[in-house]
This record gives sequence, structure tokens and C-alpha cells, in this order.
Amino acid sequence: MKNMRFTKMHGLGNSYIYIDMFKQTIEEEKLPQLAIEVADKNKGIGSDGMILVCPSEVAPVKMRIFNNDGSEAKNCGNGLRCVAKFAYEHGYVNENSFEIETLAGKVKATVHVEGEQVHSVSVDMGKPILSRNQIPMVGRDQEKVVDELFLIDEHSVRVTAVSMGNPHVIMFVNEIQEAPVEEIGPSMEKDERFPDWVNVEFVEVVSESEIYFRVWERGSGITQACGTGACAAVVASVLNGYSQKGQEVTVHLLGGDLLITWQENGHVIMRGAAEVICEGVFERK
Ligand SMILES: N[C@@H](CCC[C@H](N)C(=O)O)C(=O)O
Repeated sequence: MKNMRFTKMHGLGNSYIYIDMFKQTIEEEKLPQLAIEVADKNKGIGSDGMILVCPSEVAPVKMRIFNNDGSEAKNCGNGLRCVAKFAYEHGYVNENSFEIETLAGKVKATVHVEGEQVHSVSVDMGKPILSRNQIPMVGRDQEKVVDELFLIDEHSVRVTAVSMGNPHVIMFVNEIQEAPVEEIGPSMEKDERFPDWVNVEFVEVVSESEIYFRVWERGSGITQACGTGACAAVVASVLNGYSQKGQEVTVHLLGGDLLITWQENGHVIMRGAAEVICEGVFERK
């Protein structure tokens, strides 16, 4: 098909072009290039990537996410909240709580509705993955990677690694404004110690219930927000003794706030906004 209907949505400024695959089909091999084209801010629509809202055999809806370099990731926190809003408002689900399939497994979303519209969404993101080989991160010790010394370019930093279905490496800094996002982000993202590459996050701890957060995303570079990254940052805060399980943490991202709790049962709960920017037709070449 040539012309493609899209909805541009964002979660705290982390924007994607959402394609309704209940109503359209796109050739599988064309998806990576299409993500690059729609995300282009000069010749496309402009976004951090592309998300497909698909039928699923195991849940009412499935999310697939492509970064703006065309790479496909297994999970996306801000995307999950927007997919939940999209599925609810388009009538693909009838309940306020429902499952969403991702390449990393199923999660449960709950939409919070005012009138006919979803204004925010809570997602049970499941349990974080902490063992080194499953992040995946190279190294002999297969235990958790917590506050580990890591030499990158001329910097010596301490890292904690967490997978939320996609890989994250977290560094704690004293001043979030001074975080070396552009300096360290690109080389750490593609460092060979992370075989699948990695999302790179910087965190300033204010208190056990409040942190500041900035991100260099794998496949997209600097974005306004990263939902899975914010979940990983709260898990890392607990692992490093800055917070505790069961404590709700307000995460201040460039694009707004998320509320995140790493529960005693091991599940991470994320709550935040999901918004529609515009709808339209993209003319494919
Ligand atoms: N922005 C997302 C994460 C998108 C995928 C990520 N860049 C990756 O490659 O793993 C989020 O909100 O979680």
C-alpha cells in the first residue's frame, strides 16, 4: 500500500508514529526503512521512531516498536501507555484493564479515563531482569551488575545494569544538568561489552521518593523520556540503597514526570500520561 494512515502520539515528549495494523498491512521487510522515513523531521513526520498497534493471538493487542534508526526493540514504556490509550479509544478493548503483547512478553495495562478519553495509563511492567548474561552484558560473574567500575573513553564511571525486556545501563550523578549524556551516551550505547547495545541513563537522586533522569536511547539518541529507562532507574536506585521496594518514586524526565514503584512482589508499576498529537496520511514513495 502506498498511502498509510498514522497517529502521532507522545508519552512525556517521547513521540512515535503509531500505525493501526488492525486496518492496514505493510510488508515486513519494509518496516525498518519506513521507521527511518516517518521519523525524519525534515522529510518525514518527525518522531523518535514508529510503533505498530497489531492484532495478537495471546492478548487483545500487540505492540512492535522501531527506533528512529530502523532497529526493532523488544519493549517501550512510553509506547505501551500510548498503545493502551489507542486500543481503548479505538474500541479494540472493552475493559479498562487488559494485556498487551510485546516481543519481551505480555504486560498488563490499566487506562484511567475521563469522559471518553484516556488521560493516563498504569502498566505492570513485570519483573526486571538483573543477571549479567540476560541484560546482556559481557563479564565472568553472572550475578547482578551493581555499582560496577566501567572505563569508557577517558571516563571512569560506576554502572548498574537492568533489563526491562530491553537493556539499560544507569549511572548516578550529583547534578543532572551536568550529566555527560552526549559525551558518554553514544560510545556506551555501542560498547562491545553490551552485545545488543544499550540504553544509557543518568540519574540524580533527590530523596528516596524523587529522582531526576536523562537518557541516551539505543537507536534514537537523546529523547525527552524513556519509560523502560525510568523503570530501570528506579530499580537501580533500590539496588544501590537510594530507595526501597514498595516506595513510589517520582521520576522527573525532560518531558514530564512518571510515577514508578518497584513492588515487594518484584513487579515494576509505571503510571504516566499518554497523548495524541495529530492524525494523518503519510505518502510512501
Ligand atoms: N523510549 C522507549 C524505549 C524505546 C526502545 C529503546 N530505545 C531500545 O532500543 O531499547 C521507552 O519509553 O521505554
